[in-house]
Amino acid sequence: MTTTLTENSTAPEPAASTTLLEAKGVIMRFGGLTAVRNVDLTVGSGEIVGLIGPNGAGKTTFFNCLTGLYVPTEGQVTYKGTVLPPKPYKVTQAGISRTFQNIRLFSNMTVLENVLVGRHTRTKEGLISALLRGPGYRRAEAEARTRAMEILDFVGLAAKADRLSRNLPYGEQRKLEIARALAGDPGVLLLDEPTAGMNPQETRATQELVFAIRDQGIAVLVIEHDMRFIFSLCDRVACLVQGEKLVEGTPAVVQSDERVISAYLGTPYDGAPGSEEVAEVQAAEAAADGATSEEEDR
Ligand SMILES: Nc1ncnc2c1ncn2[C@@H]1O[C@H](COP(=O)(O)OP(=O)(O)OP(=O)(O)O)[C@@H](O)[C@H]1O
Repeated sequence: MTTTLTENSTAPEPAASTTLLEAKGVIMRFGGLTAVRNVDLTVGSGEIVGLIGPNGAGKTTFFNCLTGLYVPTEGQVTYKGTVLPPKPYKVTQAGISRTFQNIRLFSNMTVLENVLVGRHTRTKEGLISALLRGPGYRRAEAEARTRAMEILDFVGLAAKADRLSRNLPYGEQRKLEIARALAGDPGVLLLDEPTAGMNPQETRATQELVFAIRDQGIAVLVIEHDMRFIFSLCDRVACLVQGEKLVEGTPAVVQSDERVISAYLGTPYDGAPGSEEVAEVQAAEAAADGATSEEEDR
């Protein structure tokens, strides 16, 4: 990482954090399935917030509610106090960018072109201007390229700007996804499992990159299964289980919470989300077993 992000960058935020992204009472239902249950979460300036939870806990669904991909069944998401529109590109324009769990690069485009695609939400020139290729368009295009190269330099991919993205090693493809998200000049960056499939060195490099992004004044919300990564990276961590926010606090608080440990080890505890349903199923199974053995006795 050799340069800083100049355009949108400010000095690292002072200790007092102001709320940027706020989710209130978010509920997401798919037919009969409630994937996210009444979740509140905030991300403040200068913060790195982690979102953890076992497989199927509702983390990605919640991300999708924050980024306009899903319209929450109930609840509200605001950025800097304004309700976010239910359209992903408008959410990006508002200042929230994201990466996806699975790599979504344009594999036949170069590294630079991929970042330029992420830049289009910040380009004001319209279709007519693009077709005419007038001076305004050419100036905007030159500015976009300069900015994209700055971002590639920041993530350490400037030397590979002209390579096809599909020819990058896996770890660098993930970095490129982050670069593309940064090209929207976000105030909050959402990362969905950024270290999935990475080796320990790549994971450490990703951690350094996230710290550097935070130091540029961009708040981060990150989903991750790698607990070592999350607990050494985040200022605050929230744990979802079966769509409900079970615990939220500092890494020290969350990692020692026995409900979180149980959720990961699969050991139920009194009052666990879904425990009533489990008890109902067990009672029904026990009743069915009883009926079968009575029939066999006869
Ligand atoms: N579009 C959809 N339609 C129906 N059900 C869905 C949809 N998307 C997610 N779900 C369900 O919602 C629940 C939460 O899924 P989600 O992918 O958000 O969990 P997750 O915590 O991100 O899991 P993982 O860690 O495995 O990625 C799951 O039961 C899933 O099957």
